[in-house]
Formats: sequence, C-alpha cells, structure tokens
Amino acid sequence: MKKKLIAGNWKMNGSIEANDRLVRDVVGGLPEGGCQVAVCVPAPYLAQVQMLRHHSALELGAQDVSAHEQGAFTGEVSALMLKEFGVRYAIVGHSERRQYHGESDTLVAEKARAALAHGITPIVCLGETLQEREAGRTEEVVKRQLAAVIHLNGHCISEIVVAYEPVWAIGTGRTATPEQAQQVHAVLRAQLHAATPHSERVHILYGGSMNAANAASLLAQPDIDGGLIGGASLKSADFLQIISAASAARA
Ligand SMILES: O=C(CO)COP(=O)(O)O
Repeated sequence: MKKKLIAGNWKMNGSIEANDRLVRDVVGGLPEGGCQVAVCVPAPYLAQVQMLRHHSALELGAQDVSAHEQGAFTGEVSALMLKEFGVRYAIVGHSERRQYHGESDTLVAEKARAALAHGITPIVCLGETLQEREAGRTEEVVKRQLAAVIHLNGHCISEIVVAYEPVWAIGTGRTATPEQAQQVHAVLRAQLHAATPHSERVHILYGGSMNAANAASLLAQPDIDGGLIGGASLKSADFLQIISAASAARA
C-alpha cells in the first residue's frame, strides 16, 4: 500500500533567512518512517533547499516547468535544469497559472510530458471554479482537465501525481468537505483506472485550505492520497501536524 504524500507549495513566498529556519524545522520534525514529504519552492531557492534537505527524507519540488527542452524561451526553466538541482516533483497547471498566465489544458499536458521525459514527477493540478461548481459542471471540468494529460502522456500516466484543487477553496479558508473532495477524487480515480491498469499507484492529492485542523478528516477518505498545501506549508508547526496526520492515516 502506498504512503500518503504531503507536498508544500510555497508559491511566491520565502527569503533565504526564512527558508533556512523553515526547512531546518521541517527536516528536524519529520517522523521516522512517516509519509512522503516534499516542498515545492520558488526556482531561485532550489539550490538552497537542496543543500538544506541533504540526507533527509524531504523531497524537492518546483512550482512550474517549461514545456520546451532549451533555447530562446526567456524566463522559462527546463526540466533538465530542475533535474540538476535534485528536483523530484514539478507542479504543473496550478489554477494560479491557468488563471493569471492563461495556461491551457494542452500546455499543462505538454509541461507534464516534459517533466516525465526527464524523470521528474509532474503534480498535475486541476479543479473547478465556484461558478462551475454552482452550475453543476464540476465533474465535466475536472474530467476534461485530466483527459488532456492522459491523452498526451498515454502509457506513463501512472507516473504522475494528480492534485484536485477546487479554485474556490484555494487561499480562502473555505475547504471542500471530506465528502465533496472524496466524490471528485473517486471520479478522477475511475478515469485513471480506465486509462491504466496501475491507477492505484497514482497519488491523488487534495489542495485548498488544508490545514492542521482539517487534514486528518480529509486524509481519512479512501481516494485522498495526500495534500498539496499552500499557506500552512509556510509554518513548520502546522506543516508538521499535517505530515503527522498523513503518517498516521492508512493510505
Ligand atoms: O493552492 C494551493 C496549493 O497548491 C492551496 O493553497 P492554500 O492551502 O493556501 O489554500
């Protein structure tokens, strides 16, 4: 049975000084034999966090990756470059990138493919807006977003991580109930199951105001294999409590 995965998404937060404290505290507090843990940090801090995590179970992640290999793509960071810093995961298709940078389902799938090509596990984010939920379109939206990645990545689809992040729950303090989240996770699991015999291998994370108080009940759901944590990953005590809940929960 696979262990749960807790990934922190620092977003555009941090400083050399704050990172040092945060990562040392997290590494120092990781439970022996606990769940899988990663932090997805801003690109300029990859080298720093790579050093700080050295010899620990904490994995390193990036928050985005270019769909291109190399060349004239100003501002982009390639999977090969990330790999040089020991990056294991790359978030792709976060709703903030879909919303503020106009990223399409196709581009997200291409980014996932670029990551996979270099042995980096893409954490593919998807989720509906409040308007879409209220219109009863949640299932249709998340299925379309996942289908784009399945379609492009075919046989290696069991190598991805999926993160269901309802847009209305991100940074709002308004979490999906465990039942609401489980319902969508089950839909995603069924879709993966139809695409690969190894769908059980895929971690499906929940993200959106997950915190120390609500983590255990979300993680108790059968198809919630971990969490993608924004705000609460910036406070070591909160992040460690979530890690401890995930380590105690059955995968
Ligand atoms: O967007 C998220 C993680 O990628 C969730 O952010 P919050 O945990 O701050 O709601």
